[in-house]
Amino acid sequence: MALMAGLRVPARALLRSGCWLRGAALAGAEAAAGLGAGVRRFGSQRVLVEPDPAAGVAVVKLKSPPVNSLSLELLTELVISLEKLDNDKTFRGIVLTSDLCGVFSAGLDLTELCGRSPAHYAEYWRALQELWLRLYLSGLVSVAAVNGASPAGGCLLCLSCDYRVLADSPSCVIGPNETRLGIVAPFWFKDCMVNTVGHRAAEQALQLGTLFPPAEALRVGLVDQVVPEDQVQSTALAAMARWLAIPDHARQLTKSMMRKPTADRLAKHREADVQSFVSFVSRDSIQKALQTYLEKLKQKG
Ligand SMILES: CCCCCCCCCCCCC/C=C/C(=O)SCCNC(=O)CCNC(=O)[C@H](O)C(C)(C)COP(=O)(O)OP(=O)(O)OC[C@H]1O[C@@H](n2cnc3c(N)ncnc32)[C@H](O)[C@@H]1OP(=O)(O)O
Repeated sequence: MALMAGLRVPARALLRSGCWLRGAALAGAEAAAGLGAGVRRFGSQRVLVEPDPAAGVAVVKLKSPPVNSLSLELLTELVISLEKLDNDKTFRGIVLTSDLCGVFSAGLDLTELCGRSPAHYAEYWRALQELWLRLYLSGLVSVAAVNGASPAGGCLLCLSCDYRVLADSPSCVIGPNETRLGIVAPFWFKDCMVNTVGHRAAEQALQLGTLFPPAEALRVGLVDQVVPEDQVQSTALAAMARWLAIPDHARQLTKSMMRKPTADRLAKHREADVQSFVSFVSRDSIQKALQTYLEKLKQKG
């Protein structure tokens, strides 16, 4: 453990945050991508936004060590950043990526799902719904630059984007592993999977809780490109350029036509979905399963 500003922060988290070891390489990649000196970053504690106004693109980086698990705070900050970018006519696209090395997002923060009150579970689930609806229906082009592991809720974030580029590294697994924890993905996550990989592949992956290594993720259609780790962001920006070559109004109407029926299934029944989650996660058996899984993770660490 290292001590920083009175906080106990695991040394590996410090190493990940900002990717110290790869700082120089990343600075080079940023310069190559046009995000060098002079560009003003903004954002919040857990979400870093690197705008490139000339290109109309913002790179949105998750930076919530150690593993970008989707805490209530991270969900809230991400919604606020996305709303800001959505409402700013300067921007036509976002690249969603991680500021940590080796992890895109560990999915839902399990500490938010264990030993809390029903009111807390409800607040948490509403925040997750809000993020999903905003990202899934965003008028911006969204490209996920998946530079690390992306299980469960992390996978959902990626699936909500328009295009996915995954780093070619054995640690960069992606998929819906919920059943392995003894929990169930919500229907809107299932719908996203089906829309992306088709019914049969989604059914298998969801039931088996499959975490796909990069080549398999590409084969099944869960991601659109697999590239060497150091080319993830530049490839995402190149993909962005192709998407931005299309007039916004035509692309946005088409996106809405493709996605609105899926989003509406949740939008029309949000409160029932909250109640279903609260009663599911409050069950003793689910609490035990989540607690056991969390303890195993901690022991491993
Ligand atoms: C009847 C039907 C009704 C249905 C109604 C709907 C019901 C809905 C049910 C709810 C389900 C919703 C869907 C759930 C989605 C999810 O996202 S669940 C979370 C799934 N995530 C995972 O399984 C990932 C777990 N983590 C890992 O595998 C690894 O951490 C990693 C991401 C691959 C990174 O590995 P590594 O770099 O080796 O780091 P670690 O040492 O493992 O971890 C560092 C610390 O981080 C803690 N941590 C890891 N993941 C999480 C997490 N998700 N939440 C909270 N904390 C996490 C880990 O414990 C370590 O902590 P310390 O030891 O204290 O440092």
